[in-house]
Amino acid sequence: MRLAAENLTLRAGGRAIVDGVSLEAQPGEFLALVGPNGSGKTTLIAMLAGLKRPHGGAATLDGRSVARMPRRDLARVLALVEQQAETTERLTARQAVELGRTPHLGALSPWGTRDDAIVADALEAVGMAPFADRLWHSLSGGERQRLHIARALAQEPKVLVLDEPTNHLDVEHQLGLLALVRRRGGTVLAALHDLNHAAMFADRIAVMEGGRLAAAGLPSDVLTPELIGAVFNVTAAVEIGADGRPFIRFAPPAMPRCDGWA
Ligand SMILES: Nc1ncnc2c1ncn2[C@@H]1O[C@H](COP(=O)(O)OP(=O)(O)OP(=O)(O)O)[C@@H](O)[C@H]1O
Repeated sequence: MRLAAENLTLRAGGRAIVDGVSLEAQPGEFLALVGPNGSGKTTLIAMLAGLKRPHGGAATLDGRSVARMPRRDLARVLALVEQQAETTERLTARQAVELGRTPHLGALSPWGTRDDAIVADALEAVGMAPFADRLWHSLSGGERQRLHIARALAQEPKVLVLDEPTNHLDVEHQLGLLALVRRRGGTVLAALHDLNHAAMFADRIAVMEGGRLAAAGLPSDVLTPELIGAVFNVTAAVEIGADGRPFIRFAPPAMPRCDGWA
């Protein structure tokens, strides 16, 4: 499915925090959303996933307004993994993942063996099968994050929207998760802070700056030293690998001298 922002605007605190943004993730495309803190990524994602209503423009799924879709219809096709999703319920890891099946259940489609299999596969995919019976509150931040991803996978969405999905994860699980999401197919929109992750896994990258879209295109076209310097205020060298994807090496910022430091 095609997920699109059409001139999306959202105002808060007396200013536009997302300001006329248009972009789209084509069916099967992995679109990475990058940008400095406060540039509007989470707000844009919240509108695209139907959590926030825009003040202007529209978020659409295959041309259909996300804001006007019944929640259940939306949840059958789009799964969101939020940046800071927590639960206070006394759930086991497996029960947390089972929640992903909710939009597909009903009087005529009760829980069945297929649902069990989907949940087991999702736990396996994120390496959490051995933790299935553990209580949520006993799990580490990274383990909980992997369960959020598993819950989204169990939803069997056509569109996966991820806000900083690699937060809390060690490097093996960061790379494993992004590879899994890419391998799985379907449309993916992922806000990522690590520009090298965006460069490695995304088909295209959209760059937010001050609520606006600063650039969008192929990783090698977007992630230039000039753009990285202008938007992120850091010095970087960019090499293009044999696979045509950029690799970014950042220069440490000049450190002010501080009395007492060696
Ligand atoms: N309800 C609100 N009232 C006022 N300002 C808000 C409100 N919600 C968000 N903002 C501001 O809007 C801006 C965009 O926030 P948003 O969370 O979308 O940014 P982000 O790019 O996801 O940031 P980060 O990388 O830090 O997660 C920030 O400056 C934030 O402080």
